[in-house]
Amino acid sequence: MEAVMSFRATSRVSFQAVSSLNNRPKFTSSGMSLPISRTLMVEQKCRIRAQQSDSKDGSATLSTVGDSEGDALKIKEWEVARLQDEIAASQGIRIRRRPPTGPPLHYVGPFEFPLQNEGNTPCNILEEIVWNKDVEVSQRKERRPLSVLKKALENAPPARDFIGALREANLRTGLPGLIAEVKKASPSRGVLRENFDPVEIARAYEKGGAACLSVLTDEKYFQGSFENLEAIRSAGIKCPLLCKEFIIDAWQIYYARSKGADAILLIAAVLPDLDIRYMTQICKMLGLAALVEVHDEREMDRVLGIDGIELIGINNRDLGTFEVDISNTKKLLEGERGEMIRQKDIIVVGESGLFTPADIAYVQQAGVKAVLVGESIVKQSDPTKGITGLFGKDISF
Ligand SMILES: O=C(O)c1ccccc1NCC(=O)[C@H](O)[C@H](O)COP(=O)(O)O
Repeated sequence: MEAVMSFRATSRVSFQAVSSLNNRPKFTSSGMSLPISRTLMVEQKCRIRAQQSDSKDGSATLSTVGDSEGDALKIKEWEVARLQDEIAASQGIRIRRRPPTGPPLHYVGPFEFPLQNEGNTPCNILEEIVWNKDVEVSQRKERRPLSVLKKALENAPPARDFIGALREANLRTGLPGLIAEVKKASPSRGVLRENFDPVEIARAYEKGGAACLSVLTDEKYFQGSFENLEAIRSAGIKCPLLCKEFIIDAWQIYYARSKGADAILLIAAVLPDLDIRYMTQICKMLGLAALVEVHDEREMDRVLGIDGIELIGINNRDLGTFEVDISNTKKLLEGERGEMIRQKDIIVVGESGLFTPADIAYVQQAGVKAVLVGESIVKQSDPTKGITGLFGKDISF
């Protein structure tokens, strides 16, 4: 039986993917620095599940796998997950995809030794969110396999030009284009707005001159939902919509598109380079913009090394510690990085912690052409006036 994993390897590969379950992966004694997209494996698993559910009598593919093949599959999946964490760590990514687990029964192999002393509590809130998201996405995928989701795309409302809307607003007002966030609550601030009507807030933002909207869809930590995204899209709001979600799997991109999103968020602190490459390609295929978010120099350098990135968000909030410092935007746009961004004509979005016209002027001076703002405007009883207050003038003309 054919193996169920796809590997991509570079010339530095010290690991040979094998294509039969009867063979075990072969390792050399050197390190294992090859990029493997975790997405590829998850998608493959999804395909298997889809094949199973597509099969009328349920007997397709895996149901014929005996115990030993099942064990081999578990071991390979586990090893791939370990490799993915190693690759991520080699790119400075501290966030692990899921809690570390012990090896499957009978495992003998290269990962035995580093396993000792590994804790299984998340290292920070972002890792906790990612671990929960991993479980949530697996469950959602069970209910709606990718094959079903792709069909649903035929009925999705067309994708609109998110980046074009930001550029146009920037040219029209001479100020950074506003991505106004529909945000009920957050882990750092708790509930921001008790009386929360997402469509009403979205309308108020549009009236106030927002170029685009960001809609939080995470339920557990932000009290958002995909229903909110769908409701805003079907209410006839013209501003293109960013699906503000913690994306760890390409399936989520298709899901966001099926719910009417025009853009999605990719967080460099969570996603290895190969995932970002792969996911931005999927976005292009679906007509979506990808806002690739960075928080420090290393993440910025990684993202600048990826071809085809058009939109970079600099988050002033450290998603691990919640510390907010708007000088982060300035720091990451100084020197060669800023130069490269201008050469590549990348739009930079200043994100988080923006409350006053002085804050907006500061990040604009640093080089941003757009800003992403939640708390300071969603908390206002009239978010339209909140926007005017934030910019120090009416930007709705
Ligand atoms: O906002 C949080 O507490 C938070 C915690 C963990 C991960 C992400 C988080 N927020 C996402 C964002 O970056 C903001 O929603 C967005 O940039 C708007 O920020 P703000 O204007 O400060 O509400």
